[in-house]
Amino acid sequence: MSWREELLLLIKELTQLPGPSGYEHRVRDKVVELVKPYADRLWIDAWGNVIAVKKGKTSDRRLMLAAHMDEIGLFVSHIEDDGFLRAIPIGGVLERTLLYQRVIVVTRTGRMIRGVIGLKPPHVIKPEEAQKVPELRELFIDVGASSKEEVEKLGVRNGDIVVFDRDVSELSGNRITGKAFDDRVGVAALIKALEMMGQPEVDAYFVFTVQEEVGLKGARTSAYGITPDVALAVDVTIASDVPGVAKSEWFTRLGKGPAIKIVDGRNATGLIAHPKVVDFLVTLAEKHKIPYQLDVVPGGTTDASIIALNKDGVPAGTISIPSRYIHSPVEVLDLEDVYNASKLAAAFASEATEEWIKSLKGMVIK
Ligand SMILES: CC(C)C[C@H](N)C(=O)Nc1ccc([N+](=O)[O-])cc1
Repeated sequence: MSWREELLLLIKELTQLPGPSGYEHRVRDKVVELVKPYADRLWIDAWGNVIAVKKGKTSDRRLMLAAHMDEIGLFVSHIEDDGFLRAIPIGGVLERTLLYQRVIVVTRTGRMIRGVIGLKPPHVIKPEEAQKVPELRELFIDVGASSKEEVEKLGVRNGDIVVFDRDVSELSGNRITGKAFDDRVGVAALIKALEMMGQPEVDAYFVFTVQEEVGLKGARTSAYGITPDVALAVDVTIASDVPGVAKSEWFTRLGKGPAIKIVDGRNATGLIAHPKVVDFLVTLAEKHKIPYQLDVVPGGTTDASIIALNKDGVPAGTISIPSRYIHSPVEVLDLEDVYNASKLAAAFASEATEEWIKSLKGMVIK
């Protein structure tokens, strides 16, 4: 199989698994199965993060590479007498992406119930109201049932999770569209990096984190446990190369290579990537002839920003995969960017030496 076929298959496999924050277990099982042959040590911590270690030539320093397994979604919060479900968000759900979508409700026993997100008909609302994006509290999930009893017979109860019902489709060239690319494509890139790399210089901890979408939580606890000396997150970033956006605001573009993060978050409140980590990634990309772009984005952040704050501080950076329409059921990206992100992550994990990592540390003055 070509790299493209293999990667597409992996992304299809990973994105079809429902796994909103806190309920990543289906993704976790798949990740464990896939990384087991390549890891020297492998465990799942109390929070559900998967940690796969590739032993280095020396074990004096630790690298951490993180990609999150969770996706955004909904929790069923109420079942109406007439069988409609109400829901609350898991993570940054954009209300404008929800209306008229097909969804899957996953019951506690694992039964998958199909539904659609509805709203009262436009004919019974005022014209001004029809212009507005409906709030989640106005929307409901229609699973085709006519009563609360019928819904309960399907096994649905409050607290069940809901995700978009969406396959991966191929678009023109290397472009694909689907749901949960944020961040199953980061997970796919790290799995591929593990497959392609040899023995690293220092111990490399590949961490598949939980609950990123609700506050970077799995990255926080796993970094505390690992105490990395340097860290990298692999996540999506905003590709805004679409009509209506000024070119000065095209933060990244599809097909121009993975993006090496300089800064993210509103007013740089997310991550200011460590300049030496940025320089190292740029050097590696140039050495291995991997196309790259620089990521300077005024919003969003990744696991790297919380890992950077672990204990007395960790030099951190991010390899970003440009993606359009993030947090929607029709995210779009370029497969070649994902493949090149895995090559860059593999180069980082194998070539970071003990000396280079030591050079990132502070110094004793007296
Ligand atoms: C475009 C972003 C970098 C994508 C990222 N996966 C994301 O959604 N990050 C994010 C960061 C922080 C929170 N939070 O604090 O709730 C949610 C999502």
